[in-house]
Amino acid sequence: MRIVHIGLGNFFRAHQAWYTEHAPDADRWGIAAFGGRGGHLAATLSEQDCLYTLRIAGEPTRHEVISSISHAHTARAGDQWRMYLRSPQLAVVTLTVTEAASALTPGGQVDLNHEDLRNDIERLRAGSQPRTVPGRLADGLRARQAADGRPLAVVSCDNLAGNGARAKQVVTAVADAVDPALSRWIAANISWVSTVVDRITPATTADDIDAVTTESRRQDDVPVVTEAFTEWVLAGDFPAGRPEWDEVGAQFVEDTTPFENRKLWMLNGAHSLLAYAGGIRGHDTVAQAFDDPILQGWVDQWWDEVATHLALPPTEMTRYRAALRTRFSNQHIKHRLAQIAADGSQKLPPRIVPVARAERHAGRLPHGAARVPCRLVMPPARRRRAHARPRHRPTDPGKLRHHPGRRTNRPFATSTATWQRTPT
Ligand SMILES: NC(=O)c1ccc[n+]([C@@H]2O[C@H](COP(=O)([O-])OP(=O)(O)OC[C@H]3O[C@@H](n4cnc5c(N)ncnc54)[C@H](O)[C@@H]3O)[C@@H](O)[C@H]2O)c1
Ligand SMILES: O=P(O)(O)OC[C@@H](O)[C@@H](O)[C@H](O)[C@H](O)CO
Repeated sequence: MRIVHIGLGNFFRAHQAWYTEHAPDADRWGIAAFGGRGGHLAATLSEQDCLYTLRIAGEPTRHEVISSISHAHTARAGDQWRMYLRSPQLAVVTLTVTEAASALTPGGQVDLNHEDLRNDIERLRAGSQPRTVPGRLADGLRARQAADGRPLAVVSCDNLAGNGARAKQVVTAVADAVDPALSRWIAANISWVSTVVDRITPATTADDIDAVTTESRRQDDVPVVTEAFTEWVLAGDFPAGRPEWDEVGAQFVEDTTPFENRKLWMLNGAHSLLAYAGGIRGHDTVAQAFDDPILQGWVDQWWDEVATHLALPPTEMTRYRAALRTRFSNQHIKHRLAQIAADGSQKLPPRIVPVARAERHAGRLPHGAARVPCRLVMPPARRRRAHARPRHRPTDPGKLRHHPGRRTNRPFATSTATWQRTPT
């Protein structure tokens, strides 16, 4: 029983890798993680035996070393990818590849005329290495089909409504264009699990790396900063099993829709509002923007609007809003507004449009929703500043120490190193 992941990034390392780490049967599982489209993180993580620090920032701030990833690969490691997919032990494929990588139109349709997908279909027909995530999934599933592989679950963990169904739609369409027998095999053997995922996890900054080095006395070039709160709601079958994620808080439900709407509209919708309006008002992070009384008022207005379209008991709504206030005010998390604002054309439709439509349907003007894309009127010079990414300063105090003794009973694990504190 094994797991592979596409989209080796910060969120996967704070969320799915954390749940697997803490599952009571963790030693029976190991994750082989692949980049979504790059390779830098896989290389650095491999140099650290795939161990990394999770800095859970709050009061108090805690550090954990996560060891559930056994191997890290770049997006281009097609041979390894197909090798894992052929393995009879493989049970779960997870994805965190951003909204943009789903390769769907903003209306949620598959566009096989999209240049990237069209090229990948040609590559798959010619037996060469595809580049998009749907193409790579179709390639891996074709390898599994050829190996008489067993059923498995594909678990999408992106911030999209119906993320499992969307992944199924696009991968099946690509497979069908390559070989209809492959799409029939996929229909019979692959379970597409939809999920709602939540744990605020910003991009790591040079200051974060320095803080981890100072506080944990361990040098980690690729730590992850996250919050204490975490949520994972899943719907769908796991025909070849899964880790006991439910023992560490994951909820298994029939239908994720109510959880999806609550999270995408309340949390992500408010994040987008703060990202665009906060940029105009000169703020850099969520905590700064949420401390601005005008913006807090706008978020409240948005939440009031959302509340009329969520089938949640008032007490639950009050509890969820109070929790969001605390989470958005966490000064220990530097969640940059520019990061949230990126790819707005992909993010805004699931976060805002359903509520705006419902308000119009009710005969009202969607004032709260209308605030969210306000940055469209922002002067270009400020817009450029708001998009600026932080510079990643390398640090060099000491190196990771490799020692014999790391547990090796994890699937796919070959390393025998233990990560130890750098003596001070
Ligand atoms: N960060 C969070 O707080 C958070 C919380 C919930 C859900 N998510 C979901 O997880 C996704 C990843 O977030 P993250 O914080 O790990 O980001 P990240 O930048 O750390 O990692 C993103 C991963 O996606 C890959 N990727 C990006 N664009 C791609 C594309 N067009 N095609 C293929 N791969 C691509 C990257 O190579 C990388 O492996 C988000 O887009 C979101 O849907 C994030
Ligand atoms: O990750 P993105 O880019 O889809 O969206 C930015 C944030 O809204 C998002 O990452 C939230 O922090 C996250 O969804 C909280 O669970």
